Amino acid sequence: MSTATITQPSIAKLELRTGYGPVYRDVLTTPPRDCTAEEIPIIDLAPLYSSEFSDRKVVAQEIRAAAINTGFFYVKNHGIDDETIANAKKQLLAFFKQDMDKKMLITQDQSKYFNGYKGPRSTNVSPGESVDVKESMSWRYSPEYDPETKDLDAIPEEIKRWFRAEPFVWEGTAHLPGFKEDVLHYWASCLTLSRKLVKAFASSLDLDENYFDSKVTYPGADGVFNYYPVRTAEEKAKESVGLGSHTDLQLFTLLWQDMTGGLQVLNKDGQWIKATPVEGTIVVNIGDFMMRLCNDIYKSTVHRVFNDSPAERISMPFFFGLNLNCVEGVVPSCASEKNPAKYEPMSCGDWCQMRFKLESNAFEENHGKGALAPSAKIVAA
Ligand SMILES: O=C(O)CCC(=O)C(=O)O
Ligand SMILES: [Fe+2]
Repeated sequence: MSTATITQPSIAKLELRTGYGPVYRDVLTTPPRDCTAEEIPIIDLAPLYSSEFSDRKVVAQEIRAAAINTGFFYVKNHGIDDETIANAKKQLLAFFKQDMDKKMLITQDQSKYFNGYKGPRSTNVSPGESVDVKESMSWRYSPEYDPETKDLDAIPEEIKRWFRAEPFVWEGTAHLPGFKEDVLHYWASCLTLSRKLVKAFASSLDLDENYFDSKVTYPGADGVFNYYPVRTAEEKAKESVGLGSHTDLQLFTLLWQDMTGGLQVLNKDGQWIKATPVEGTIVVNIGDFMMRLCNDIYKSTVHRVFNDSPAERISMPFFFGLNLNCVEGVVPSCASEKNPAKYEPMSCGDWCQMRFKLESNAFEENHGKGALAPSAKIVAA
């Protein structure tokens, strides 16, 4: 009989913070590999613009399969034109290439709600990993810039109290020609696409296509520009992350990334796979609130960024969720007697706040004030 031993892949534990406290995942320590077309498919959104329900349903079915499988997919023919993206990208670079004192005009230190600029190496999304090498600039939903807003004065108080936009972001960038216009044009395009996509998500869950429409009139719709500088020799040696492991919070994220590469996704087997950039596409991934709404059928998938290329990297995520005052539990099509709802109804705003609070407590204990995003840490090798 052969005495050869079979080597088992070694596994690390990843601790993820959620609104309810930590959860754990097993992660293979084998190096990240390229994703397959099944793991992160490219979905053509053109049929979403068809007047035929059957055409739109095809997209919904593709979304369902991808959302159940890895929780990540690319979309093409998404309706955001090249010029809109190119202008946003140009403004992103104009902002980050400024001297630090100009960027600090909109430092997040002056924000109550995570608006503004965060410098490089100033956050640590995943305490078990390195600090995040990236710098970022964020702005949050404002009805003033939403193409669907009809009458600002008619917005009910219970909705207004959840608005989190802060005008200093635009005041402190007013010296950059066209910045506000180009950035908000891109943001508004993401908003329009998200409202289209949320219908497909509803349909994918066998709900009426319009199920979420009245719940996204004043939605969570947060824009972020990320800039990943080239890592220092020391950071390379320590395998520092651009952005540590985390899940996103809301319904779904639209993520435009440049062609540099670096986004990694944790697949069902606990293997890190590379979400290689595909020209002309936007990455879509499921957030925690969506996973909750569909009783865990769809996956809010852990991801991170390693920019190990010799070039800088940029990305423009857009986080989309329900109106922050909207109380929503597991949707009717995802719960039954056999499969009861695992979660109680909760407003999207409270949900986000629960997580921010848990995270900021932990971050304050571990690192002092600083990081804000969802987080994860490796607890055992
Ligand atoms: O830069 C990327 O590709 C990912 C960004 C991301 O995951 C985030 O900002 O939540
Ligand atoms: Fe993310």
